[in-house]
Amino acid sequence: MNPVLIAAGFVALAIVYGVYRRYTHISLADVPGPESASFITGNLKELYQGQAAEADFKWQAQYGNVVRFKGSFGTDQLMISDPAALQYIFANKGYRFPKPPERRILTKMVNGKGITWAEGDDHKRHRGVMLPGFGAAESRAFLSIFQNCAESMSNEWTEIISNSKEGSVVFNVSVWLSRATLDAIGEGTYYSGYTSTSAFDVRFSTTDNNESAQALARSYNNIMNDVFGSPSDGQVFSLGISKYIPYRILEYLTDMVKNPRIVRMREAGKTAKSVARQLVKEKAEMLLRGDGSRDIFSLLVKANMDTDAKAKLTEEELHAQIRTILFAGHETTANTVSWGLLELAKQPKIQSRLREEIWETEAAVHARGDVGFTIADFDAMPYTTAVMKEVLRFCCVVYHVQRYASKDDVLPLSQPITARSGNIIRELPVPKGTRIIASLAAYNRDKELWGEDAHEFNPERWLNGTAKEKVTSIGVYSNLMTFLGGVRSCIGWRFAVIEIQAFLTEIVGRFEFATSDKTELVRREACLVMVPVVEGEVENGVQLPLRVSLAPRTGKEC
Ligand code: HEM
Repeated sequence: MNPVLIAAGFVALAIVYGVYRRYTHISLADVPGPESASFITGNLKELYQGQAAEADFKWQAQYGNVVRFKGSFGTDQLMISDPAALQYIFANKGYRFPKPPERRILTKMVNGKGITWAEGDDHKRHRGVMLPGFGAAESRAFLSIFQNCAESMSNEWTEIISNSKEGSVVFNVSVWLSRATLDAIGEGTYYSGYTSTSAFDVRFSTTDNNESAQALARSYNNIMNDVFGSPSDGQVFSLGISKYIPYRILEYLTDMVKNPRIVRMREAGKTAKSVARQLVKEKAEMLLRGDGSRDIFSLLVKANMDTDAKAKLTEEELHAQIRTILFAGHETTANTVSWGLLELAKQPKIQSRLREEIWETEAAVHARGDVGFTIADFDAMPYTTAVMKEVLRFCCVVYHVQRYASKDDVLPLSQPITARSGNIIRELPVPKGTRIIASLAAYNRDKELWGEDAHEFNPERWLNGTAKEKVTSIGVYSNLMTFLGGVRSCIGWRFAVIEIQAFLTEIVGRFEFATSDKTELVRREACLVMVPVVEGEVENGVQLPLRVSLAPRTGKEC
């Protein structure tokens, strides 16, 4: 065929396609949102340099549950907290909204190519092997481990407080809780060497020392703040442009660059890998000896052994799952309990009422001859449950989850939006490639769902019917989005709920928490996970200084 004709054909096709795109391209320009602060970084500085979810709450109040904001170089992005849109993105069409490549790279660096990295059918396979370890029965079986870890920490506190002149001590409670929850995961593995004991010079655990496990504990210490805390303008710029870089090049860059934050993350990943290798080897040997155990990692290794060849995880994937559990399983829970204690310190009446219920139940537990609370006891403690739910709602430590539209799509909305043009938008067309930030924190503060005082810490909402626990059913727990929902919801949520209950009942039962002179300066640092730091002392890392004293017993309680 004549080459001129072929070229003319291509040109004609290109013109037709151009016209087609011109008239069919979906634009987000009409969706309300803040003015861009700069062409180069759009609204990203406000988003990443403010406190965790600060921009979210401001934008939600101004524009509602769907907000268009500018990413780098004038691109439109969405921040969403609308329940119907979230349901669609995470549950109905979960795999159509994958994680952006630049997020997957971060995940890969810390956790390897495991469940948090995988997408689509591959993700289903990972999740299928992991789920058996995280069922209701399996999670309940960990209660006594959590109680032991909480008790060990409390014993240390009691000793330190008893030896203090003032009868109270300002503890950096976040660091203590981070160690204790890492120990809870470590002990939960029944791994002979896994302990953070000497790494932090705190005798929480009775297990033997293990060099690589201690290196991991050191490596995880303050990691989120070191890597993601207080990003400079340059770092915000890099975050913004990373979405233009193809996955393979990003992967190469993150393997090679000498940027201290990336190196920090890479090193933590390496250390975790060596612990994971050791764990898998140990668990596999135990199982082959017929010496099985009910801990999460044994369940995982066993489930993988029993899985048919096509679905089986590779050795590398198995290591990655273990790294994920070690990482995802302690920082989130420790920070949730820490933020909860801060709210209780600020509101002594709520704290006292909670303690009263803990003591009453404890008395009943002792009267029937038991030592510790059971799950049934927790279920029968309405105020404690209300406080825990309020902590999970108000202190949403994973405040953002990021996704992108893999094709042109249309998002359903719970409430229509009034566009900038004045048009009413009842469902929102989104173009392929749109970056979406699901604001879990803003969803958890939606006044329609949680009441007019949604920005206040008030457990009462769970008792008087204000909290709409059953109106929508996106979140896996009490309609909250704290653990996400849908195909990628947190698989450790039951584990976390029981752990939080165990820690709250133990430490609020034994201690009184009060604010310290630095409490006013505590900042909700946005490091992917919301961590506490003290304004003016950010370089000291994670800090939540609370004054702790022994809770005065009247003698009538037990
Ligand atoms: C208060 C504590 C916790 C909170 C707030 C929390 C929150 C979350 C959230 C929001 C996600 C979704 C992230 C995304 O898709 O981008 C997630 C996923 C995950 N979480 Fe948790 N989590 C907590 C505790 C735990 C624990 C204790 C474990 C394990 C022992 C765990 C293991 C996981 C895993 C493996 C995933 C990935 C699930 C998937 O991609 O299919 N989490 N978590």
